[in-house]
Amino acid sequence: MAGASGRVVRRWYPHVLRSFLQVPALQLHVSKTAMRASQKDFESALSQVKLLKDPGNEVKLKLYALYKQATEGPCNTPKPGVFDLINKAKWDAWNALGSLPKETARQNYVDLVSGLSSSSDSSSQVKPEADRKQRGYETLVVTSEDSITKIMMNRPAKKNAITTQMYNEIMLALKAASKDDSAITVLTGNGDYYSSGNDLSNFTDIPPEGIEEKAKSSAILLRDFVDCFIDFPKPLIAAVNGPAVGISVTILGLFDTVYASSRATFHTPFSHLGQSPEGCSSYTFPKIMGPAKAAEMLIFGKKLTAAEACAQGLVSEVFPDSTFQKEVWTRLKAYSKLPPNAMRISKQVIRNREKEKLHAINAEESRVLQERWLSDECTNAVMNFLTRKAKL
Ligand SMILES: CCCCC/C=C/CC(=O)SCCNC(=O)CCNC(=O)[C@H](O)C(C)(C)COP(=O)(O)OP(=O)(O)OC[C@H]1O[C@@H](n2cnc3c(N)ncnc32)[C@H](O)[C@@H]1OP(=O)(O)O
Repeated sequence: MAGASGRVVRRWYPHVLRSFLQVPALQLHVSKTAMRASQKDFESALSQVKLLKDPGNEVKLKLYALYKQATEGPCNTPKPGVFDLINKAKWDAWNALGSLPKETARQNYVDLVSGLSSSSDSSSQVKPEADRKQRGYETLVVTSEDSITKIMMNRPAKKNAITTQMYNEIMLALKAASKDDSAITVLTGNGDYYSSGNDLSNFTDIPPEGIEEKAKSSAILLRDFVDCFIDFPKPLIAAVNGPAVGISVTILGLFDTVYASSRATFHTPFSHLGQSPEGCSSYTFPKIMGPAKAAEMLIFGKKLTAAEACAQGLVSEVFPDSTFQKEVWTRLKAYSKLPPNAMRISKQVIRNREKEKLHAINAEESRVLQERWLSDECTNAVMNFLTRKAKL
């Protein structure tokens, strides 16, 4: 126990001290402006600091040290014991200021508070939509705010059916989100649907090389798409705002958390379409809900309500449709403040055990589908959907 506490102190403290000494405003020399902060400026900074958002422990330590130096001069109290972590960190921060003159400490305190005030003003300001929205996507709206990257499928008139372009853009957005400074990533849909799954008109775009080539390139795209979800390194949350069909349902088994509106439904009509399961659902669904329930969905196309999907473990929690957005985003904002590295590592520990298996399953499902897409059953089902309005 004692050894463990000692290790924490040794590993944590040098980091605080290093960053403390690296802040230009705190370097141990008298700057040109150092003598200028009056007692009035200092008092005003002391009042201002109470209005700031919590600046975090490192900055609080810097403020504490400068305050003590400015008001009492060099550190003059006995060093706290090694296990008195908080008082020792405070003492160390103050002691590190050495013989820095009181006036310089006062100036540095004023400078630090003034810097914090301006950055807190700009971060609390509501940024215009155009600034938050990432450019370059035609089928998605991607925004990053409050440590959350939100990827919203944006073809509401087509029930967010996933075109080839949308598959590619989702992969791009996930790759960018895996490297950005957000803590969590959320996939959701714009409009009344979450997504109606694969855009069935994807199958009509046949290249000159023929239908076999189309099936082959589609299988490669499907495999790459699902791989991105298997490998995504941060917590990935689905906010299922409405009905979900096909591949938008199957990949939910690869998310870390799934929130659903009470209006959402979950439907995988693969047999009706002459197709077979993808998104690793042939493995994740039986594991999540048991083989009998999974077969009803994946073989017989049984549609689940949000409450049923929650009872079967596919959905983490259902929210009333009228408060869905408010409740989900409040929850997600709270989660996004958790330590990001700890969340990422917890996800790795959970996912790594199965990663290889999931990739193998994805490859196999894509291979089987490549064949299904060439079958009469599939061709007829897709043609029926695409010509249904012409028949009315
Ligand atoms: C690279 C390839 C990878 C392949 C991976 C394989 C994935 C498998 C799957 O995802 S299978 C699931 C496929 N999806 C479906 O079968 C759903 C088909 N759509 C519907 O059944 C209905 O449209 C509905 C139930 C989703 C909604 O019905 P509703 O009557 O409310 O609305 P409309 O039908 O009028 O739809 C509005 C317009 O949107 C078009 N649309 C909707 N979904 C799709 C779709 N999946 N593909 C193509 N187009 C879709 C619909 O045609 C309407 O368009 P219009 O206004 O121009 O007529």
